[in-house]
Amino acid sequence: MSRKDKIIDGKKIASEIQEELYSEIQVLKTVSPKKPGLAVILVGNRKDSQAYVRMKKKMARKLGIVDFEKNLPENISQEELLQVVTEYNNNPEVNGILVQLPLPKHIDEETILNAISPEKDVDGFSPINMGNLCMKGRDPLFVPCTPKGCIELIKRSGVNISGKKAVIVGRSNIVGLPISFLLLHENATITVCHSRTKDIAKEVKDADIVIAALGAPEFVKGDWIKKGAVIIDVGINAVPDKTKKRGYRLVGDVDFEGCLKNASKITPVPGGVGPQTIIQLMKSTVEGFKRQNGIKKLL
Ligand SMILES: Nc1nc(=O)c2c([nH]1)NC[C@@H]1CN(c3ccc(C(=O)N[C@@H](CCC(=O)O)C(=O)O)cc3)C=[N+]21
Repeated sequence: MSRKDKIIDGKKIASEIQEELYSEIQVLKTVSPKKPGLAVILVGNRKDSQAYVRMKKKMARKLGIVDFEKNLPENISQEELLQVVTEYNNNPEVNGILVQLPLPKHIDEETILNAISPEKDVDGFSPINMGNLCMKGRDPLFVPCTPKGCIELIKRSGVNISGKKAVIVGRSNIVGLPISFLLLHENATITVCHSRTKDIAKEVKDADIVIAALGAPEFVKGDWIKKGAVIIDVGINAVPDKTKKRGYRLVGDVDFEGCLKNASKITPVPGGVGPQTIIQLMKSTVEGFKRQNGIKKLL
């Protein structure tokens, strides 16, 4: 198989989904005078968080989703932040609420995520949605965007998940854990590796599907990859590079060139999973809009 056939074009898949969503929004305009609304809450001045929020805003605008943005100072109190969440919970023009993570250390993340109304929790991080995601046969109102995007990339690349052995490296609440459950519900056999796993290489060597989501640059090595395996790289790590304008380049959690050799499919970084995170958020916002306005499936 040629190099090009192996590389999953995440940008292209995201723009296909964008087209589909755009058409759906046009149809929605014919049945409702209201527009879907997304509120993004950003606390502090982290450059990366600001960049992500900018991308979300830009995509919302392109699709005709109204964006409500709150930029709050680093030193805001937990009470004040809760107040902002409550305001959006009660605002009928807001169909989705996203609190950009990570939050400053003096704020308890769990308390904040708990305060978001599950009906508007487009990230799917509130305990009710997480709980329903983990249990069999229960449909959560929202599924976390990045894990949802990974499943979409796998399916749209023509890969069958049922019966496959999936090895997930990383067990974070925002990626590793939810994606493990999504793959399980798709009838994969899952193995979740983490910092206490005895021999991660050995586990990965058995995998038909590898999900790398641990946050360590080029951690997964080429000689761990079984012939024909499908690799989804969720990592985004900045490594210093003087030849680049920004002074760094982005690499994933996978040694891309090394792993490409045995893989049948692999996502690049950038241009793989990243764009899914944004587009799935838009999709979830529109789902919330429909549910909150009693609009049934139209397409
Ligand atoms: N509550 C919450 N929800 C999130 O969804 C959330 C968050 N907090 N905190 C931070 C992470 C990270 N994240 C990304 C979004 C877009 C790209 C993306 O579009 N990346 C492009 C471009 C990367 C670039 O060139 O800078 C790519 O990989 O091709 C990546 C990562 C959302 N996050």
